[in-house]
Amino acid sequence: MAPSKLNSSGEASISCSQPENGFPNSFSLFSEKEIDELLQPSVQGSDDHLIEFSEAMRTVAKALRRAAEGKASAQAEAAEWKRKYELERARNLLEFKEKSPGEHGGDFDNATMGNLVNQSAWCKEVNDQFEKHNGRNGICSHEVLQDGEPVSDSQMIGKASFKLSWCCKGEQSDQHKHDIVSFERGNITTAERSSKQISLRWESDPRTVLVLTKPNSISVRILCAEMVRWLREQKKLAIYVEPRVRVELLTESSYFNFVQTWKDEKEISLLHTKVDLVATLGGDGTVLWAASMFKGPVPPIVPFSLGSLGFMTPFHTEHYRECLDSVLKGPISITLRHRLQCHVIRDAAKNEYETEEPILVLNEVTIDRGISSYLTNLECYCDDSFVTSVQGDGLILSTTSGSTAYSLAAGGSMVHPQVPGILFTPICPHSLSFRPLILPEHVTLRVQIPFNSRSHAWASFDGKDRKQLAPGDALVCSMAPWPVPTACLVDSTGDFLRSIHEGLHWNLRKVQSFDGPRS
Ligand SMILES: NC(=O)c1ccc[n+]([C@@H]2O[C@H](COP(=O)([O-])OP(=O)(O)OC[C@H]3O[C@@H](n4cnc5c(N)ncnc54)[C@H](O)[C@@H]3O)[C@@H](O)[C@H]2O)c1
Ligand SMILES: Nc1ncnc2c1ncn2[C@@H]1O[C@H](COP(=O)(O)OP(=O)(O)OP(=O)(O)O)[C@@H](O)[C@H]1O
Repeated sequence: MAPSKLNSSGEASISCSQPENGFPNSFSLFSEKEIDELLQPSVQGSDDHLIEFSEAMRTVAKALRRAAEGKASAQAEAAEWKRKYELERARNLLEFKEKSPGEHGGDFDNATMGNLVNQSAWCKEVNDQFEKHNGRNGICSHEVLQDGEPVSDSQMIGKASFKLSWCCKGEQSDQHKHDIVSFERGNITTAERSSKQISLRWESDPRTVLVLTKPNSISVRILCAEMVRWLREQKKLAIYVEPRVRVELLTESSYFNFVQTWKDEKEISLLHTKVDLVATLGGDGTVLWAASMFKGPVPPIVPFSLGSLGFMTPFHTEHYRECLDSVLKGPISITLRHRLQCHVIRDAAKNEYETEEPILVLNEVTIDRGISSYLTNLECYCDDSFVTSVQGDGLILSTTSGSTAYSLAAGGSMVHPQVPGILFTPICPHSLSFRPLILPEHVTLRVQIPFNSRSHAWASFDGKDRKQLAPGDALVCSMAPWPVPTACLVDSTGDFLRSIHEGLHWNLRKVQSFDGPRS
């Protein structure tokens, strides 16, 4: 800026030195105020224009985002219809077979038919049950979420079938109960509510177990070899392990040649059609790892504790034979742990139909500031309503299973894992009044990085797979149709309370002594 001095009227005037060409600088004729007044209308005009333009861009971006979200939900709906079609087809096959046993008897052996009957009965039951919880999707699916062709019935033949039933106040019933809401004469009453203890009973013997282990632990490695040997010799089961574990077992002895594994992602995506049960040897991280391997339906998981906290791992390794024995016999109590399905929607996507693969989380999805030192600014919407703007370190969208993990550390409530809900927990909000929320399970949440955000944000899924979110990007999150069934040592509530007491030392305080003032 050129140096200024006061003119006779006391206003600053631009005093430029005489240019070399000898002509006076025209700016020196005007005061700063006059220049401002001269420029103001045109700058103001272009500002208005820019604001108008950016608002128009926002509207366009919003419309594109809506379309992308619509696409994501249409995809989920299409998958659901496909699943229903598969079930219907299985049912029709059965009816056809029943009506004309002589004509087509040779096409299906008894095992195939039995399996179809069981699968379809199980699917109906589980579907009904999940619809009760979730209102829209079933948890039984014969197809995988990602790039997989639908799994044919014949591929499912090796799998054991099982039935789920509800227990209520000590009473067991195969007929699971629906919420009954009566609305007679203006009085609303509910006879049953959701989230009862669920019991799993095998209808045919489990035949295949997947053993998943925490890496780099000698004790886990030793136990894994022992357990695999026992499952094979005493229980005559087929065993799957990760490729790394198969190599470890074979290094120990060629005896383990029978152990099966997979080669690629495609084979992993078909695991749920082959595996009846998953045993995890490690801590909570290994349970999360196991869940992340199944992008669709998840077989029941028996989590053995070889970690430090073990909130979700109630089974003790010293008694692994007895535990597995009773789980393989059944019935067992299970906790159906709900998962969240997350879509990252890029503003920079070439077209509105370009969405990334969904990511399923058992604990939480976190949107934070990553390495940036700026405050994150996240605009949050619940269905179509604006919730709030998070200004702080970030936000955690957690399942109720994850309520005792990162969300707890950020001040969220601890919630029983069978309570269906989504926790909305800010991380270090720069506000005095930002309390965490718990939202119902049927909502869709959208976290939007505003266009005027000072920095990128980062999303991480169960503490892993960090993805950068640029201004304009969004993360859309809703309850996934495939929960993670984990076996309970006692039951869902007993295990939860034991974990918060023994694992987190919840409300531990010395008992007040008897001798003291009394009213
Ligand atoms: N400040 C925090 O508390 C914090 C920070 C980052 C991540 N985490 C949690 O770590 C999880 C990943 O676990 P990991 O084992 O792969 O990483 P990790 O090895 O870093 O372990 C994190 C700790 O969280 C515990 N934990 C995990 N899930 C839990 C649950 N549902 N309830 C109670 N405790 C649980 C684990 O036992 C472990 O002690 C993330 O999903 C996140 O919830 C917590
Ligand atoms: N099969 C696996 N392959 C690769 N990584 C795994 C596997 N199982 C577990 N992990 C990872 O190893 C890490 C530690 O596992 P885990 O949490 O089970 O053990 P821990 O830390 O000893 O137990 P705790 O969390 O109770 O202290 C986690 O980050 C988890 O994601």
